[in-house]
Amino acid sequence: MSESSTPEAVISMRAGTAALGGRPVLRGVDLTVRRGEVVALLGANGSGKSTAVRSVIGQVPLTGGGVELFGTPLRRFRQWARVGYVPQRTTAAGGVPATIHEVVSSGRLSRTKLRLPRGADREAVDRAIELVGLTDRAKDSVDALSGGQHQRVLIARALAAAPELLIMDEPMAGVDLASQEILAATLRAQVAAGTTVLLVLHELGPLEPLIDRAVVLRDGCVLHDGPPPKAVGQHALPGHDHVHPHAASEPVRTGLLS
Ligand SMILES: Nc1ncnc2c1ncn2[C@@H]1O[C@H](COP(=O)(O)OP(=O)(O)OP(=O)(O)O)[C@@H](O)[C@H]1O
Repeated sequence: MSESSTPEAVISMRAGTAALGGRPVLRGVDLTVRRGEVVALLGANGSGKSTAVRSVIGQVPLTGGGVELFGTPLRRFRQWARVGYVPQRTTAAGGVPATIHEVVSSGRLSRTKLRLPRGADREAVDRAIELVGLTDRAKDSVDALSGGQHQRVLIARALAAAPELLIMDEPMAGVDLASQEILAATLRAQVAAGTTVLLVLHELGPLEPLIDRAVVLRDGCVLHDGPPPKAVGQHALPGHDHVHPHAASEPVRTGLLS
């Protein structure tokens, strides 16, 4: 591909360094995601995957290097409606009783700002709920949902603003098989519509066919940046020592409710 036809970078981290609790966690990470790409960020537990995506959205400050979103340095970036973020293992409930519809509607606030919601906003919320297959549960409290359904609500909340860039941290973790299939279908639809996606994953799993490129971290450094490790999965990569939270002998813990 010639230089001029290369799509622009939606995420660009250059030589990113970050520390948590006084310990270096990112040690010079280069991470580029171009428009329309689906990139998986892989690596063992503690390799820095979550920290890298949290640095991309400004939740963890970099101590060195820099990040640009849509070509704008992060400190000047204000167009957050263009970015949807689904954090790792969290709950949509937050102790406040809320319906699925209310939680998903909150994801639209970055678009509506201080004005009243319009028909288009309501339609976007209904569409996002429908995409994740929860239309018939829309008026139910999120407290009554399974972990997988919770995750679907969080993804619908991120999709309600119709983001151009979707960042998801381990979207399949603790998600039951039925929900995994719905999430994979939802993601396929987003990718087909041209959404740029950065996914933190501990294995490629059912999302493998969607992934254009894999960036593998080890100990805060990029170990691999290129084609996803096809078929063999991440387990065949050097340095793989990821501990699986859901070994077959253990009950599946959602992690979203605790
Ligand atoms: N708040 C914190 N304070 C101190 N150290 C932290 C904090 N959060 C994470 N760390 C450490 O930073 C390192 C990187 O963590 P990070 O969550 O980015 O890794 P990860 O690759 O996403 O791991 P996992 O697959 O377990 O989610 C780990 O060693 C972790 O223990």
